[in-house]
Amino acid sequence: MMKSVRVVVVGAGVIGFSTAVCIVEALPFCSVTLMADKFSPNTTSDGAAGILFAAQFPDIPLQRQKHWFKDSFDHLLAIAQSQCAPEAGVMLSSGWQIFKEVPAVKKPFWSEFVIGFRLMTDVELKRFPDHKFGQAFTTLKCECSTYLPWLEKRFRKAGGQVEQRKVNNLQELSNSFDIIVNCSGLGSKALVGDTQVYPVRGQVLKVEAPWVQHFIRDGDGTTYIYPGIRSVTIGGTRQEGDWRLQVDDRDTKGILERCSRLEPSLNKAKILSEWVGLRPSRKNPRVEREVVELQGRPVPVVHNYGHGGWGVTLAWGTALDTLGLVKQSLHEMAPQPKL
Ligand SMILES: Cc1cc2nc3c(=O)[nH]c(=O)nc-3n(C[C@H](O)[C@H](O)[C@H](O)COP(=O)(O)OP(=O)(O)OC[C@H]3O[C@@H](n4cnc5c(N)ncnc54)[C@H](O)[C@@H]3O)c2cc1C
Ligand SMILES: O=C([O-])CC(=O)C(=O)O
Repeated sequence: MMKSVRVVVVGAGVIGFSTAVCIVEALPFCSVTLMADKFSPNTTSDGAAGILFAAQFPDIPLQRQKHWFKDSFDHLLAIAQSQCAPEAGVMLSSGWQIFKEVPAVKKPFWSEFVIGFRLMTDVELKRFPDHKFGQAFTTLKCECSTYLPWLEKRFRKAGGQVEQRKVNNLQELSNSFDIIVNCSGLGSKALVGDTQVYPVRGQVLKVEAPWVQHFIRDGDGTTYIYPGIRSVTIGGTRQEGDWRLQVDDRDTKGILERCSRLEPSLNKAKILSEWVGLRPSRKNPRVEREVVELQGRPVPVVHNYGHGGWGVTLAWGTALDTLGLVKQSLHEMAPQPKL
């Protein structure tokens, strides 16, 4: 069959690949190209802890955020429970989120989608003497350095094409493509001139501690311990507006101190690696469609970026929304019957 509509997805992080897979699998009459300057293992997504839970964005309807979370959770849960789990890098993960003060919202909006959400008992909290309140639940961990190559294989198998290239502006794409999908994360600052997107620097370490089997996260977001398939990710930092990609030894020291306070046995763990990533942050993620005049012709541009610290969590859900926006564009491009 002739592939008549040419779609380009810019970005090879978890948002770009999730979106590209959703489009290529749902719209076989489109030719889909994924284009990016950096691929796994060199994207921000590659170093993310990849745990699924989220903060609430201020201006996106709660119902939409619930959909994003649930669609992503159900998609990754099906993978975690299938034979593909090890090659996709997705696993179930149980543990605790603990708080020094009782939070205003005791049950976050996603509590109905994770497995077995409950408040911790006093006996469980005894282990964390600085903390007064906690939530226990089972969620998922999606390790992007494994998941991205797996998604790329799935994308190519469905007929998708991949090109390594830096896109300097959208005009460059308008002769070769009919629809542009922008999943360029922090790159959107330069690519589409979005002044609302900014970096929040995060440093994490990977340590060898196979005896640590449960995640522990301080609800203030400063400190976390996430056991993974081959190592435990411990963190973190949240430095707004900080573009430094180098490892900072003071951050390493702080992470080790804070994490060892929550899990003293980590003092004995061997450090395997240190990593810094810049979260593509925005007050609200931008998942929307516009029509832009490029080289004298209107071109549909669908945006999906700005997920901050929750891109792995929301990737599949926002990718499905983006697919819906691409379908709307196709509908508008179709020749209208003459009356
Ligand atoms: C320390 C840390 C821990 C984290 N932990 C978690 C977690 O536990 N759970 C969670 O949900 N999230 C977590 N995150 C957040 C998560 O990493 C991000 O939300 C997610 O990776 C964003 O994905 P992305 O695809 O938008 O961006 P990226 O992974 O940065 O990908 C952007 C892509 O766009 C391409 N690109 C950009 N500009 C251009 C251009 N002009 N031309 C061509 N290509 C371009 C890049 O090359 C790249 O391929 C964490 C982040 C950090 C830093
Ligand atoms: O906050 C967390 O638990 C992990 C995360 O998403 C991040 O560091 O961005």
